[in-house]
Amino acid sequence: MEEHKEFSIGLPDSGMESFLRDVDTSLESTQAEDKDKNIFPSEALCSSSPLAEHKTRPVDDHGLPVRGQSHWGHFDPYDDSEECVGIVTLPNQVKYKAVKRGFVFNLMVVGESGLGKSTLVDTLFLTNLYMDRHIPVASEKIARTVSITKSTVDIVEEGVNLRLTVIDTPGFGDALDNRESWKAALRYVNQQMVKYYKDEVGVNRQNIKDNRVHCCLYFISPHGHGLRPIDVKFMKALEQKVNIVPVLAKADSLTQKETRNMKAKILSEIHKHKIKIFQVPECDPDDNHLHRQQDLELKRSIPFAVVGSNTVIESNGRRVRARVYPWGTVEVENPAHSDFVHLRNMLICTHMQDLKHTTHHMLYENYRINHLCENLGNM
Ligand SMILES: Nc1nc2c(ncn2[C@@H]2O[C@H](COP(=O)(O)OP(=O)(O)OP(=O)(O)O)[C@@H](O)[C@H]2O)c(=O)[nH]1
Repeated sequence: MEEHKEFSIGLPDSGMESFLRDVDTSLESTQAEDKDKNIFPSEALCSSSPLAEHKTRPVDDHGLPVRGQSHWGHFDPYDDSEECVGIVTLPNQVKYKAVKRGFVFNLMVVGESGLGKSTLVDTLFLTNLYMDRHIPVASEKIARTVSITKSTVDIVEEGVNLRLTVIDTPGFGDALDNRESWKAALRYVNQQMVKYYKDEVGVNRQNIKDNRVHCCLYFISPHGHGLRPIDVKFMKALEQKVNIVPVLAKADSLTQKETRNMKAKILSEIHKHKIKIFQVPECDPDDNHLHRQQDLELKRSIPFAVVGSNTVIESNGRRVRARVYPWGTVEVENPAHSDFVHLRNMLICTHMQDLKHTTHHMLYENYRINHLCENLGNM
């Protein structure tokens, strides 16, 4: 089942802009693409070119041109008084191309029914992706097999466009016998690698659509004692194929001490079973203290103990997402209440490009090499 919604919303603080810090888009490949469409960089910029602006630029009281904001950051290539080559504009050129092209992110969510997957996705991206879903009754669940559903939404924030596809696995862990539950997800992830490979070796390599799964949020029940056999089985089966990010679901149903213990237990079992989860890359040694501190906090939060909610309440004059109980209020974005903010920062603001980079340069590369070796063996 595939669904595509298009709506633009403003995400006031999900920090889409900070993609651009880690933009991993090769300028050359984009230029080749534009050439195909008969658009060259200078033409692409023509309507708003600094050169065009220079020619018709209004003058000030002294007859000197009034200088507006340059496209190329603080360096203006058309300013004769600047004494540099202009290398400083390179990041801006990459940024311009990347923004023009838009971004794609494919997120898979896996976990048994009712663990808050849809609520968390809607909370993360401020969308309503699951409006029309069918909630099965208990008798339907018992007989259910795992299926794959795909929903796509275009999110626009300050001119930056993200095409988000959420791949859900309804039925996972719901049946009486769940030993094969992981197979549908593995099959889907593999199919996307195969498709990308075929497109890449095909004649027309322009505009290859990237449907590969860039991240899999794996939801762990807060009601168990660490990982269950189905959790271990799933993560072991997919660890070489996709970036797995484990999350402890519905963390508000545990006390702070229980959450700490549960997270420690999950981590120790992940180590015991040698499960490979997504590794947040190390900071650069010359990164500032604040950045290193944030990075450390993010790493310490794994597995993320999350709370999701679509209810917005007023708290100390601010509008916040929260779950309201007779005994108090759990604020989703309050780091003292849950790791939601760390998860969102990692997924969107700081490491989305790393997730995509690992998918392409490690997981897909492994698939490609294995595929080539198998074919060599058959020759
Ligand atoms: N206590 C608590 N309840 C939550 C949380 N997130 C979601 N819920 C509630 O749990 C119920 C199920 O949430 P969903 O988001 O539909 O769960 P799901 O995993 O998508 O369920 P399926 O679509 O059946 O796979 C709803 O009543 C939510 O309001 C949470 O963080 N804490």
